[in-house]
Parts: sequence; C-alpha cells; structure tokens
Amino acid sequence: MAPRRAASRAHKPEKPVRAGRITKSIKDEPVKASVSPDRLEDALSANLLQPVYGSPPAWSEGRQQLCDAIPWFRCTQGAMYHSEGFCYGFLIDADCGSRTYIDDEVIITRIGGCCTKDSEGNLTLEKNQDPQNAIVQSIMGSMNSKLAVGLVIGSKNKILNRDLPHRYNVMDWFRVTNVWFEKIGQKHGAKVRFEKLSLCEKSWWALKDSLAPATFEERDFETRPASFECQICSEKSFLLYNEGWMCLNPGCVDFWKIDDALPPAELTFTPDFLLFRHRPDPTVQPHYSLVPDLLSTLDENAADVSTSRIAWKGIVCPECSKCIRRTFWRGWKCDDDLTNAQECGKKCPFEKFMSMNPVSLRVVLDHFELAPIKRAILFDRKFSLPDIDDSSMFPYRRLTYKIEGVGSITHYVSNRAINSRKNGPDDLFVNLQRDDLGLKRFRLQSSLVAGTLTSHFAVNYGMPYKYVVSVDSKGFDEAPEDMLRALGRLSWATENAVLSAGDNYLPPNELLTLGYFEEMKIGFHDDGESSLGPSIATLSLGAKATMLIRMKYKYFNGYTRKADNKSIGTLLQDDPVLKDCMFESERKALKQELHDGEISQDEYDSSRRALSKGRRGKEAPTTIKMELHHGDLVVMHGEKLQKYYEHAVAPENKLRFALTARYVKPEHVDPREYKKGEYSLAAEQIYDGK
Ligand SMILES: O=C(O)CCC(=O)C(=O)O
Ligand SMILES: [Fe+2]
Repeated sequence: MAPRRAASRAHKPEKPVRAGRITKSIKDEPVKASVSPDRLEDALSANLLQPVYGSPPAWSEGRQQLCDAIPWFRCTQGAMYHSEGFCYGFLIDADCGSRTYIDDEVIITRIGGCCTKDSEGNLTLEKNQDPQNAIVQSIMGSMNSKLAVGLVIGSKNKILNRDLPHRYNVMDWFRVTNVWFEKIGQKHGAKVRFEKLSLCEKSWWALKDSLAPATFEERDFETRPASFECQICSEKSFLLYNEGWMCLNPGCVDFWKIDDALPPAELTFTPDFLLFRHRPDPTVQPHYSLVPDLLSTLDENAADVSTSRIAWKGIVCPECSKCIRRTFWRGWKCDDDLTNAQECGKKCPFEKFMSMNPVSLRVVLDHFELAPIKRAILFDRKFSLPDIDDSSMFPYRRLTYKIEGVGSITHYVSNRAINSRKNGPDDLFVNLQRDDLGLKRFRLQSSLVAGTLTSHFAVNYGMPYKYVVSVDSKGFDEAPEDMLRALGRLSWATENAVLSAGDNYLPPNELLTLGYFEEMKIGFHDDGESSLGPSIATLSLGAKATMLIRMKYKYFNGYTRKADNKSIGTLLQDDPVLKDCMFESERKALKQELHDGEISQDEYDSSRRALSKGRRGKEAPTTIKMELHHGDLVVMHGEKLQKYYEHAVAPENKLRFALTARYVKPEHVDPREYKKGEYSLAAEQIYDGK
C-alpha cells in the first residue's frame, strides 16, 4: 500500500470541524455553525449579521480613499497590492472563492488574478495559476522574507457573517503561513493561509461578546499539521483536508487526488490546519505602519513641503479613522464627501489646513536667472514645426502651429523682461499663492475607477463652465485682483491670435484656474463642449510644463474605441478623413466613391471595416509638442480643433498654475448666472503686450 494512501486514512479525523479556537483544552470542540452563504440574504433581512467587538483602526467607504491613505494597499483594482516581488496588502471581499475560511485569527482565501466573471457574476479561473505567476511569487516573497501583510475586509464578504461597520475595514497585520495549490474547476489556483501577527489582543472583528483570546501560556505553539511526501513527485504537502491527504504540487500527475480519484466537492480543513499557531517572532515585521501618521512628518514651515508629492496623499482621520483624500488646496477635511455624515452618524469636525508658505520661483524654475533673455530656438523635428515670428508681438516670440482645415495654436513665448515687470507673471505667481482662490480637486465624471479625483486643483470664476469635471463657479466680483490681471493678459492674447486668423473676437467671460502640485497633471481631453466659443487661451505660471496635442482616437482610426481594444468600435458616420489619419488615402477614396454613388453605404462600411481587419486600433501619435514656460500664453483657436484633437499637459516640477479663459455661450447658461460673467477691467488690469 502506498504510504500516501495510508497517510490519508490515518489522518482522517472522526468528525469534520469547520472552525476552531486555539487553546489546547478546547481546540477539538465543535464550533458554532455560521450562517451559510446562501442564507446570507435571509440573515441580512432578518438582521442576523452578528455585531463585532471593536472598530477598525482605519476605514473608508471608497476604494480610492483607502488606496490614497494606506501605503501598503495602493491598488485600486484586484485583491492584492504587490510590488517588486512582495505582497504588502490584501483585500478580503466578495469572490474569495470556495473553501474560504475566516475566524478571529486565521484567514484562508484564494489569491486573486487569472480570473474572469461567469454569467452569474462569479469569478472563475481563466487559466492556470502557476508558481511563476507574479502574484503567487509576491505572496511567497512575503512569506519567505517574513514580511507581514496588511489585511482589509470589505462589507461584501459573505463568509465572516458579521456586521462590518464600513465598506472597507483595515483588519491587522498577518503573517503568511502557507501557500498551496488547489484544483478550482478545470484549472489550478493558489490559496493562502494568513495568521494574525499579534495574538495577545482580541481582534476588532471578533464577536461582540466573545471570550478574550487564549493567553500565550494556554496556547499550543507546538502542534503542526502533518505533512507527507508524494510518492510520484517526492514533494511534501500538508494534510489540509479532513477528507484525506492530497499531493498539492500542480505539476505532479497525482495532484489533487485522494486514492487516485478526484476529492469530493465539499472539502473541510482539518482542525490542526486551522488551529496551529506560530510563536511570536519579532523578525516578522511589516514594511509600513498599519495606520500611517503622515501629518506628523510634514514640516509646515518648509515652503516646499506643502506642495510636494507626499503632501497630496490621503491621511487617516485622527478623530474618526476615516481615510480622507487631499481635496483642498490647503489640506484635508474629514467631512469632504456626503458619505461621512451618514457613516459617522454625525459630521466629523476634523480638518487640517497647512500654512502654505509661498513657494518661490527660484524653487520651481531651473534656469540660471529664472528665465532666458531669448528663448531657445531648438525644435524637435519629430513634431510639427511652427511658423516663427519674432517681431509682430515683440517682446514675445510668436509661434504658430496651423492644422489645415482644423484650426491653429498660437504660442506666445515669454522672457525675463516680460515676466519680471510689475504685476507680471513673477508677481502673479507669488500673489496667487497668497490669495485663497478656493482651489479643489473634483471627481472625474468618467473614469475607469469610480470616484477618481482629478490630479490637479481647479476653481472657476465667471460664467459657469463644466469641463472634465463639474467645478464650483464663482462670479468675477469675487475674483482676486490678480485673476482679473490674468484675464487682461488672456484677452490680449486671444484677441491677437483670433484677429491674425481673420476671425471675430469674442472677449472671454470665464476663467478656469488649475493648480498643480508636484507630479500632478491633466490627461488627454478636449475643451470642445458645445457651450464654448472657438478660442481658448491659457497663461502658464510657475513650473515648466509639456503640452501634447494629438488627433482623437476615433478620427485617427475611423471608428470609436471598444473597451477590449481587440475589435473595432462603431464606424464614424461622417468621416472627415483628417490629414495623417490611418489609411488616409484609402478612406478618402472610399468616401469619394460613396459620394459619387459608386458604392452603397453598406459597401462603404464593409470596405472600411476590411481596412482595419486584424489590426488593433491605436492612439494617434503626438503631432504638436510645446514647452510651456513661466509667463507663456497659448491660444487654441477653431471649434474643429477641439472636436478632432485633444491635448494633455504635464508640469515638470512642483507648483504650476494654468489660467484658462474661454467664452461661454450665454444660451447655455441659466440667465440668473449671467452676472457671474460680468466684469470690467481697471486701466492697470488691461494688458498692453509688454
Ligand atoms: O495646464 C494647462 O496648461 C492646460 C489646462 C487645460 O487644458 C484646461 O484647463 O482645460
Ligand atoms: Fe484643456
């Protein structure tokens, strides 16, 4: 008889035990049965979820808030946060997989990844998860390096069956004790056993009236689950299931078999596997604090701290433990979204606003004397080259990029003399930091992950304007004087650019100010809402930035984007066949044939589809690349420019402001708001171009 079989019989206990306590004296007592997952709905409606003993050390109602404030859980998707071969944090939520087990000290779950949702919304393994898989390697990395893993439990978890206070609840640090493979459907996937690091205190998620955990003296730290060597592959596997021992090496032909047959569908863990514990070991440590105290590390007296990358991370509210993002220019406010009042039962009063000592230009500008006398004349030949005009707008250098039949972009290049003039860009940069402009980060209306905030601060003065987000808008009568000065410069630039293009000039009635801290940016977008006039002018202040302009995906490819990007989306109804788009000549010829009645609409569409067959759509290359320096002005002109093209701006250093003036068509605005857009510039706010 093979020892493998003998082992499986010898270790089959009398009765299955699903969960257990940890002391020697009571470890073999059967535990109270929990509500089965299929009865969870009933339990919920009958309010049967059991109350927990304590409260989590940090929590949030949104995934984004959690990831922003907890450095060991920075992934907005998936269950595991891992980086460079180590797992730092793990989320236990819905979809933990079969044979998931949770008690006050031990958690057994599958390791996410390689999954797809079936028609009923259950996660199934799409492909085998192998030992080489990055997330399997990461969890092994943490186990082998004695790196503790932080666990978070989500309220969608159906196994613990307790009344969790929030959507996401930080549990505690755990050590990884075992990683093994199971057969899941037709595939194999990895499972992990976590054991709580600190065994001396009762877990906050323990039952409200449960006993205190066993003392160290009472605990059995010696017993370990038995392990046996496979006769075929010679690898050792633990005895995990009451139903019998199995080889757990997915590469072995005997993998996942009891006595040469598939195991029963229902498997239960042995008491030894659930109940064994490790003696406290000071060398098993986490990389971060469970609840970081970021605020204590930010020295408010250092001018460059409050706008640094680390200073726009989230914090854990010291009063109510909620994870809060830096939504405000000056700091954090616990009551920054609607969920808070409901969750805490009352508004949490905590707020932390930084003193925001002004950042000097010297810190953000690299140039020897802040700005050159004459700007560099080098242009990268990979991108469109502008027309250069050094005289018409002197002392500005005017660069004009024309996109035929679409529009133009005029770049007024500033210099040291312009910037340092009284009330010029140098003064504006300092003053805008001193004024309380009311800058805030807003939720993106369409983003891959719900609740994503813009990675820049914004405030809108004048006529209400909704760009990629819905911004609060204030009337020009509330605007600081410096904003009106900026508006004077922007009106000057717009008027000159539009008149040179031979078009009618409409004075701007709206000013959107964006503020960027270190590593903030604005991704590709257009400013082409139907409510806007054709000209958009921006004044750059502070750190240098790169502005990129490219054709939009659908005009470049001739069809809309599909989420999977594997097939082609909806064909353009009216394809403008822009210069340099994909298959430009073929698309142009087909369009002509349709126009001349030589082919039907169906033939036109199928020929266009055939062009892209077997090819994935791709992003258009960047056509225009501009370096925006402190004091520069850019005017984008032409409705089609916003329709067919998109732009993105990324500053290269900390602290930059972009003040953008637009004309909002009054017919798109509630007449009661008209007066917000009214202003008249004082003589010294009107700009003369010097
Ligand atoms: O930061 C910039 O220069 C551009 C800002 C922008 O594109 C916008 O406000 O829509
Ligand atoms: Fe824009």
